[in-house]
Formats: sequence, C-alpha cells, structure tokens
Amino acid sequence: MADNCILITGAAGFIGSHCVVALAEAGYNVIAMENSKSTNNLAFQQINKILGWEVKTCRCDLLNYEEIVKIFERYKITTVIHLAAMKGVSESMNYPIECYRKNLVSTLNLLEVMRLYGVKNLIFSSSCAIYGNQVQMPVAETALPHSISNVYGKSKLFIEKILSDLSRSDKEFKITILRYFNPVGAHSSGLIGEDPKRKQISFLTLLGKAALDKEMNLSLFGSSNIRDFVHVMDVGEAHVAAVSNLESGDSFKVFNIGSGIGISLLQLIKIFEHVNCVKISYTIKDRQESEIEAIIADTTLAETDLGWKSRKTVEEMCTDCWKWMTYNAINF
Ligand SMILES: CC(=O)N[C@H]1[C@@H](OP(=O)(O)OP(=O)(O)OC[C@H]2O[C@@H](n3ccc(=O)[nH]c3=O)[C@H](O)[C@@H]2O)O[C@H](CO)[C@@H](O)[C@@H]1O
Repeated sequence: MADNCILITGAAGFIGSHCVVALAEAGYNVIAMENSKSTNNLAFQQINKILGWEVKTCRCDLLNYEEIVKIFERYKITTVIHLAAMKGVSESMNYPIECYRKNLVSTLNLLEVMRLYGVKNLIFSSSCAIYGNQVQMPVAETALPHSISNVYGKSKLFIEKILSDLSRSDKEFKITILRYFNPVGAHSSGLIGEDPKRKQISFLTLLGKAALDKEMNLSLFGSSNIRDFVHVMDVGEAHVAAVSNLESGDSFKVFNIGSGIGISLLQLIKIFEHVNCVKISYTIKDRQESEIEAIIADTTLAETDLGWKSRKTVEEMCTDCWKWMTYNAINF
C-alpha cells in the first residue's frame, strides 16, 4: 500500500493535468484519477514525459460509490484534490440535470467515502462563477453571490455550501476552496493543454482553433467582456501552495485564484494574433444571457495566506497555448 497519497480527481483534464505535474514535481505522492469511462490515456503519457517517470493512475466513476470505495481501500490517501466536474457555462444551461448530477452527486459520493475512511483534507475546485454579477471590482472572497445566471455557477456554489456545513459539523475536516477565474494557456513544454476536441473549451483554446482553421469564423459574444485570465501552470502551483497550507489556521478557507488583471476578449484576440503572428477571423455578437460582463479577482488573500501569486503574463498564456495547439493538441 502506497503511503500518504494525494488523490487528484479529474486528473487527465486541463487543470488536473497541470496540478498532477506541479504536485509531483513538488515531491508529493500523487494518484491521478480519471473517469472510468474516459478512454484518453494520452494526457497521462504526456505527463510522464514531462516528469520523466510514471505517475500513479487509477480510473473511477465518481457517480459509482463502490468504485470510489475500491480506490480508498487500495491507497492510503491523506488528501483529496477534487477537480472532476462538468464545466462550461453554456453547456450547463442546456443540460442542467446532467450538470447537477455530475457536480453535486459525485462530490457527495466522494465526501461520504472520505468520511468513511477518515480522509479529512480536501481542496475543492470552485469558480468565480459563484460570484454572479458583481458591481465592485476586483472581487474579494467576502463578496456575496449576486444573481448567478447559470447552472454551472450555481452547482459550484451549492457544493461550497455543503462543504461549509461539513466543516461546521466535523472540525477535523480541513477544507480549502479555490475559486478559479479563467484558467487558460498550456504547459510551457507544449506537451499538455486543453483538449480542443471537447465541447466546452476555454476562450484561448478556441482562439488557437480559429487561428489553425482558416475556414473558422469565431462568434465573439460581447467583445468588451472582461475576464481575469490566469495561466494554467500558475493554477497548478496554487494547488501546491494550498496543500502545504492545509494544516495551518482555519479548517475552512476560500481563495480567489486569478491574475488580478482584467482583459477584454477583443484585447486578448489582439495579443494572441500579435505574439503568435497569426490572424483570427471573428464576428462580434451580443453577450449571451447566461454570462456576466466583467469579473476580476482580488488575489490579496492568496498572496498573504498561501504565499501564491500568478507569475505568468498574458503573452505567455498566448504563446504556450499556441505551442500546445501546434505541437501536440492535434493528436488528442
Ligand atoms: C465568470 C465565469 O462564469 N467564469 C467561469 C466560466 O468562464 P467563462 O464562461 O468566462 O469562460 P469561457 O472561456 O467559456 O468564455 C470566456 C468568454 O469568451 C466568450 N466566448 C466563448 C465562446 C465563444 O465561442 N465565443 C465567445 O465570445 C464568452 O462569451 C465569455 O465572455 O466558466 C469557466 C469554466 O468553463 C470557469 O473556469 C470560469 O470561472
């Protein structure tokens, strides 16, 4: 039985794969878990190339309680980083039941098994979508959620509430919630990144697709929308900081994980075109109803309490994304 493992759910995904690399490189004993229905082993192969050794992997459907039990029987898990979820604002609006089932039921199953095995350290991946529409920018963790217009954001907020109740009822639980803003980019090696074939991809990966496909005309929903884009490698490092901070201080903590810089979608297109010497064809359309106009993170708390700050620039987000799209994404 392997000792003191960190279990990462959703480990072959965009953020998950970068977390696996960051934690493994920091010396943690990582178990990279992926959905048992997923057939894509390529992410793990690429992770192994970056690390230079083979990361431990397992497959499990989090909607299946018995499958989770088997994993906890097999490994001595001390901490769980729970990333597996259905993401994407527009998909969540079209498939609300699927979104709630995937995000809520799987989390409840996981929490029950964690409690059964006395595993009480958890880092949960939440989203700035839980803030809804805010007037005050940048948004601090203390801001109250306001008119969340999409199912994805609501599902994340419900889980945050469940975790807060759990930590109130059982003081042994150490729970850290990371609210990601807009993670983008790819690993600087170009070996891992976001699978461009997925239905829900981040805006930057979409720009990469549009730059590769000369026939593609991107629909730009609200060119002046402001987002806080944060490099996915910085997001990976935020998890390393959060793991090492779990034991200190309060048993329930929440941190914004963003760059603290707001950029409009149109600005991002211009930077992407400039640094990668490409052209993107797009048509400006109205903002979608389920979306907010602007959001920027106040990252003071992550800086003071976690000692984490995003380091990579928007230009690096664009060049790393393009490197990934042109070197490797094509094989995914
Ligand atoms: C504020 C908010 O809710 N943020 C969450 C939301 O990000 P958010 O929805 O902002 O992330 P996306 O990358 O999907 O979209 C970014 C921006 O690009 C625009 N766009 C997208 C696709 C397209 O074809 N054309 C286009 O213009 C969107 O309208 C949006 O304004 O979902 C992400 C996961 O999926 C989460 O990580 C974010 O925390």
